[in-house]
Amino acid sequence: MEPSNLNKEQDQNSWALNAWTLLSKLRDQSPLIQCITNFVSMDLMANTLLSAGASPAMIHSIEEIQDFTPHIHALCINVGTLSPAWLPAMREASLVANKAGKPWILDPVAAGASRFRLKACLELVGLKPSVIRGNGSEIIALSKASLGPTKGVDSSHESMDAMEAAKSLAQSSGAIVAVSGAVDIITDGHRVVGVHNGVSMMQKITATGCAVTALIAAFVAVDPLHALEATASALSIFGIAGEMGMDMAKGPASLRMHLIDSLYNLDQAAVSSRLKVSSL
Ligand SMILES: Nc1ncnc2c1ncn2[C@@H]1O[C@H](COP(=O)(O)OP(=O)(O)O)[C@@H](O)[C@H]1O
Ligand SMILES: Cc1ncsc1CCOP(=O)(O)O
Ligand SMILES: [Mg+2]
Repeated sequence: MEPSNLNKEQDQNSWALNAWTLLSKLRDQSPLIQCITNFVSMDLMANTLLSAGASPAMIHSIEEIQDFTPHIHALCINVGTLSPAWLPAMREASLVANKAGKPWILDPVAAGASRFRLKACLELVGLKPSVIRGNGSEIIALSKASLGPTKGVDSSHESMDAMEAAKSLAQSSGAIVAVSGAVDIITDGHRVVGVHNGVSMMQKITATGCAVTALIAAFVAVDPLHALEATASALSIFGIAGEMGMDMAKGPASLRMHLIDSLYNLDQAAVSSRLKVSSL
């Protein structure tokens, strides 16, 4: 084997071992993940976290944050069905999480769709999330701080179109930035990693993006000091569950069910043989 191919294979093996180790830790530790999320995603997000081994809590009332948030292991904030009444709770939860040293992850759903949403997302970015995960259009809108072409919550860009935007957002915010798509891109502003797992049918199930953001929160909860690796691992594990689910599915509804079952049943052999991560 060529030395460069040998290096690639060794890299692949070490990514697979790391992803498996983190999933095993997650299953052992069952981190408590607070989710302040949109109404559409609550069910799939909670079930994704449970099938991975984490413990979800959809607690979003501002009155509960001071008592509850200090006890979580990570927080996921998602602006999918944002209204002015929810924003103070998002702010408060991120501040309490930061104060308690708990990582929090932002999903800037449809960031470029309205001035209200964009302003809210930019304010949340300023409150120092550990990771920001969006689709191509969302990351471009956030990076340029401008409204952009987006089909509402769906992307009108390929993830690769958002590579420079992702790097620049990571540098300006200090967060790890992940762009989902056919290739998931993960960057700290300098290093860029690509995850090549998943199936396109995942886009036909609402809230798969939201669900993988919550899964990233769970992975970062068990390895907060390596947020880039934890984020890439979560995206590859979710993608592998999608691939395995697709082998049994007849369409989006059965893929949703089989994806959750595959995530629950995932073993080391499947992770080792299917995981595809590369440096970009
Ligand atoms: N064309 C594709 N091929 C493989 N996986 C995909 C594709 N598009 C999206 N995914 C996967 O589907 C999940 C949701 O991503 P995406 O649809 O980009 O998010 P959002 O729902 O926020 O727009 C991610 O895990 C991503 O990797
Ligand atoms: C359809 C819809 N409308 C507002 S939030 C939402 C769910 C978006 O989920 P995702 O970003 O994972 O596609
Ligand atoms: Mg989304």
